[in-house]
Amino acid sequence: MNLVRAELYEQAIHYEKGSFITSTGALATLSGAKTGRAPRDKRVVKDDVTGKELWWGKGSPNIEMDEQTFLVNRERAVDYLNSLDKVFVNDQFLNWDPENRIKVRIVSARAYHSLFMHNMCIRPTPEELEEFGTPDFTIYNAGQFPCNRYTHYMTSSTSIDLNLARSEMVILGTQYAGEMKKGLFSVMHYLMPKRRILSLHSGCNMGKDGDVALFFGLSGTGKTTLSTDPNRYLIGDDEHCWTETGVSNIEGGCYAKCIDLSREKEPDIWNAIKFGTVLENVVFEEHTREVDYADKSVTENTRASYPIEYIPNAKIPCVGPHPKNVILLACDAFGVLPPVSKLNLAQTMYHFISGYTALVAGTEEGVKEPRATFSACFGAAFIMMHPTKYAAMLAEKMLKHGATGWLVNTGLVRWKLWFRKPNQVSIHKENH
Ligand SMILES: Nc1ncnc2c1ncn2[C@@H]1O[C@H](COP(=O)(O)OP(=O)(O)O)[C@@H](O)[C@H]1O
Ligand SMILES: C=C(OP(=O)(O)O)C(=O)O
Repeated sequence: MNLVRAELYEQAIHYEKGSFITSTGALATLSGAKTGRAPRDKRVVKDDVTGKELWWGKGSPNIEMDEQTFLVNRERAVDYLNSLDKVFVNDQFLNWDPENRIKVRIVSARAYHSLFMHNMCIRPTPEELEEFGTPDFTIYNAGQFPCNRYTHYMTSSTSIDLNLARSEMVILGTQYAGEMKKGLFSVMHYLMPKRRILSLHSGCNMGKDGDVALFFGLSGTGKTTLSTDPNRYLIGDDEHCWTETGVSNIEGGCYAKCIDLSREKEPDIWNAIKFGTVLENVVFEEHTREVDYADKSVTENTRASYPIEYIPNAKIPCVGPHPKNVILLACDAFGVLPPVSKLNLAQTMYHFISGYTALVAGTEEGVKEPRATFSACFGAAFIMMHPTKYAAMLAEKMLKHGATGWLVNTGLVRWKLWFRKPNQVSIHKENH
């Protein structure tokens, strides 16, 4: 339970094929067949309460399952975990706002998953661990074991099942670690708005004068890169809450895309890849153990997960005052949007709700090339309620605190690269 990094390294290297220490001390791991999220395999239990509270039907990310099927998958996962010689248990926290902290327990079969969540969630002190008690939410990650695809509601051997009434999530048939962190984010997208707190799929940083900026963006479109700015304090790279008093990071770590990572362009992320960092699905030279960040042979979605304090100018505790700027990162693969636009509130809401951007290759299963998409709230895969619920709260907060909206096109730089290849020009035509 809550093993330290060194022990998790030893367990991973000893028992998990494809685990190695890189030249800078990071733990390189392989996530197996799945190297990105599988949104079509995510299920949410629809019951009397969630049937009314959540967004269902066309456009919604919530695909229903019933309680009985959840229990079938849960039993399968728990039986699998019980059949192993050992499992890993992490008891940790979500949310740096002490009044809205959530206790989570992650039960998993792989040291890689335990180290990943150790990095991504907030790490308790020994005293906090002593007094941890019953968790508010539990994940049973049996990702190496498939679900039975002939079970009702299943369409493949992968299933990520969320049961809000039981406060539990079950993972079968995928070892991609991002499912755990994004699964918990979906939970926060449910729990926080019920407390009138706005949950945000955004990075967040703060200038020397205390000016806070939010960076909304779909997965892989620049939240981590742009919030990790050497000239500003990093509050968090991906998931935040906006309350009556200001912003708080939900997580205790960052999850950076590292395809084509370079020391020159992203020095802080480069330097964070050291002992304790999980490097997923990267390729390295066998003898020097130097990572080749340009190598996409396992996936384009190579990732680094590190504790937030590995970034030198992280602001700890990860909280800040009300945001002054709300930046919507649209990764426009097709050259439609200008580089930077200042938005009024109505325009901000329009872009927030329609969420025009691109699904970046590799972040979701089956996405091999950048694909134009409309992703409500710049994270449609993770919202639980109708987008207008989040949008109305955002509008209210921006108005109250005088925040300015911006639309920044992070696809522009890549767009030039993408369009060099003739086969990708045809995607452009298909999508128009
Ligand atoms: N204009 C740009 N802005 C931000 N990132 C860019 C840009 N052009 C290329 N990139 C690359 O895009 C990726 C963005 O990934 P990341 O910041 O981890 O996304 P997110 O945190 O939103 O999931 C990185 O690999 C970064 O180097
Ligand atoms: C980890 C993911 O997203 P992000 O890059 O936004 O953290 C993901 O979508 O699997």
